[in-house]
Parts: sequence; structure tokens; C-alpha cells
Amino acid sequence: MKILPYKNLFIGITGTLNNIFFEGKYADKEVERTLKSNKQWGAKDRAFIAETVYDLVRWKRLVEGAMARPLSPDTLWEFVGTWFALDPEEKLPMWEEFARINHKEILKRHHQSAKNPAVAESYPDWMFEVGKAELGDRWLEEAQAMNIPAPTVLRVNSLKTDRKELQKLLKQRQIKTKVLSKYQDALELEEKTNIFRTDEFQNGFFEVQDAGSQMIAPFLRVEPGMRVVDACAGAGGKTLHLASLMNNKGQIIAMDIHEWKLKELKRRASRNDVQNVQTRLIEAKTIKKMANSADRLLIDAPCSGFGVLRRNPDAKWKLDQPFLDRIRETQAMILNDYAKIIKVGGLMVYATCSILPSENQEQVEKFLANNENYKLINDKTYYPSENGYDGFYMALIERVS
Ligand SMILES: C[S@@+](CC[C@H](N)C(=O)[O-])C[C@H]1O[C@@H](n2cnc3c(N)ncnc32)[C@H](O)[C@@H]1O
Repeated sequence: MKILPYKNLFIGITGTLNNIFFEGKYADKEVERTLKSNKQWGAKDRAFIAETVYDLVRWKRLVEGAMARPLSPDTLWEFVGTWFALDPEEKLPMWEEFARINHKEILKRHHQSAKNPAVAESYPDWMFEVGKAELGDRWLEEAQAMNIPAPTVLRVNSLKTDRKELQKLLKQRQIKTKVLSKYQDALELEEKTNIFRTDEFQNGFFEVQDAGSQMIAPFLRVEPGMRVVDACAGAGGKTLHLASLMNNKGQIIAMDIHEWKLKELKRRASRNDVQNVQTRLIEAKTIKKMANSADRLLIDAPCSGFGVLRRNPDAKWKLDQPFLDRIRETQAMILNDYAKIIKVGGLMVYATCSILPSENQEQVEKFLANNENYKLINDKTYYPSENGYDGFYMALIERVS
């Protein structure tokens, strides 16, 4: 991205990066906070800040390689300067903060450090090794695909409008979209814009939801009138989709262990005109009490996020091996315990936003080995390198007895 040589923008960038890397804040929330507290900036300034921050979060390790030292609160300006110095087309402003940036040295160090593919693709060693061990030859392609910024995809709320109509309404606001024909209700934005400000969003005509994620609810084969449990509903991205597919008929019980997420879900449901959802906080005996009660069950399990790093690049630096080990145990526990919620003859989907077999096929295989009364109907992994969207896994399982 072309440098905008205004110091206040660079102060915004370094401040935001400081909060993400050294104060434990999430990149999306921090960028939003910085932009909200600087209303004087125009659209180009905002795009420059957001894009530069995301690029630097994504490419942290590559830039550190070119700096030949780790990022610290004291090296933030050098970090930003080095990033731009790597691009021969860019000219750094002549500010004292960049006085020590030496283009030739940076390029020399970069050529050397990027011989290590984990540096070249900007992943921590442990994560690169896990990817290689689990995905073999496929990993490098996926690692590269997850470095490409995510497009914005909308899911049209079929309870309120349809794709053609929404596309027309957005066009009237100069917001161009393209139809993703392989996905029933998806529209992709042609350019980044603050879509949340539109009346169409406020009126619940659409939700922002990655195209890969839009494949999960239809995989569960829900029908109007069914009793459906969404066991890890979070703030309800997929609950809302299920409600649209059921045409608001039947019942969806949306559950989570965090009450604040369910509150957000209710707010979104009301904006979407979704009327068949009831929320339920998971407590000690909740799951046991619900045994044999549902026609369909969605387990959108907590996971490493190893398929959505293009959307959440900060997870590269926040995840660690102990978390991955713990989350696999949680997934196994959830699958085993929650599967009892469906009736005999009922179906469930186990899904994650990870492409690691250890969180996906291997979990399902273990579950089926311990539970002979369930059978796998089919499963599918969506790889970021193949579809250009987020990576997901989903398995459709039937309770046969
Ligand atoms: C992948 S997220 C769900 C995303 C959500 N389904 C959506 O489409 O927006 C996983 C969710 O599982 C929840 N969770 C974690 N542990 C859980 C447990 N033991 N039982 C149920 N939900 C759990 C998390 O709070 C999180 O909201």
C-alpha cells in the first residue's frame, strides 16, 4: 500500500501495534478503537491505517527477520519502517524515527532470513512444524493462502430479502458486490467499505459471514418444524443461518458456556427478525437433561482457528502448543457428551474452523470408535488454498440406535 506520509497516521499505527502485541488486545478491536477515536481521518487515511496494521500483524516474523531482532515496544518505529523499506517502490518520510533505516542492509538481511520458510511465510516455528506434521506437502500452500487478506462476504438473510434485491439496494449506495454462485446466499464486496453503517445492515438484511462458514448450516439438513440444538452457538452466526433455512419454523436452542455471547446472539436475532431461537446457558446438568431431545445438533466446536488465520492473523502470535492440546481435549469431551442430545435417527454436524486433522477427522474417528451407535455419513474439509475463503471442516453423523 502506498505510504501516506503523515506523522499522526504513523503514531496511530505504532500505538495500535503496541496494544496488539504488548497489551494482549485483538487486532480487529484495536483497529476499530483507533479509527473511532480519530474521527478527523478520511477514508484513505483509515484504509492506510487498517491495511498497514493488518499487514504488519500478518508479516511480523518476516519483518523481524529483516530487522535481525525481535519486535519490542522500543523497536515499533523500526518495525514499521523496515516493512515499508522492503518494498523498493515505497519512499519513507525523512523523519528522525526512520533515520537509522538502511534499505540495503534490510534487503540483505531479508534475503538471508527468508531462506527459512517459517520466516518467509511469517509463522512461529512451532506452528509451522504442526502444520507440516499434520498436513505434509499441503501445508506450504495453506500457509501461503492464509497470508492473503480475507475478502468481506455477506450472507443474505432470506427471512427479509433475497440476493438480487440486496445487491440492488447496495448498488444504490455505490457498494458493488458479486454473487458467489457456489454459495446459496453469499455476496462478496468488491471493495472494502464500512458495511455496518448501511440501513440494510441495521435492518437485518444481511450478516457478514465468510463463504466457507456459510457451508456449515446447510450441511446439517435442517427442515422447518424441527427441533434443533446449536450447542456451541457463540454470538450466533450459524444459529441465524439455521433459522433462515428453517424459515423461522420449529425450534432452535442456542447454547454456550458464555452468557455475554448469548446476549449478543439475542440482539442479532432480533435485528434479523429470527423468532424461533431460544438461548440456554450451559451449566452443570444442562447437557444430561437434554438427552434424546433433538432432531438435529450442530457442534461448532471451539478450536485453534488454524483455518481462519487470514481473518485473525494475530492468532499466529497468540496461540501456543498447550492451548492446542487443551482444545483437542475439550473437543473430544464435547463430541462424546453432547452427541447424546440427538434422538435415534437424528443427525449432527461436528465442525471446526481448523484444517488440522487432529481437530477434525481424528476426533471424529475416535468418537465413532467409542460410540458404535453413530455412523459417519460424510465429511468435508474446505481448504483456504482451494476456495479462497476461510478453512473449515464439517462431518455429518447419524445416530443409528
Ligand atoms: C467456533 S465458536 C462458535 C461460533 C458460532 N457458532 C458462530 O457461528 O458464530 C465456539 C464456541 O464454543 C463455545 N464453547 C467453548 N467451550 C464450550 C463447551 N464446553 N460447551 C459449549 N460451548 C463451548 C465458545 O464460547 C464459542 O462461542
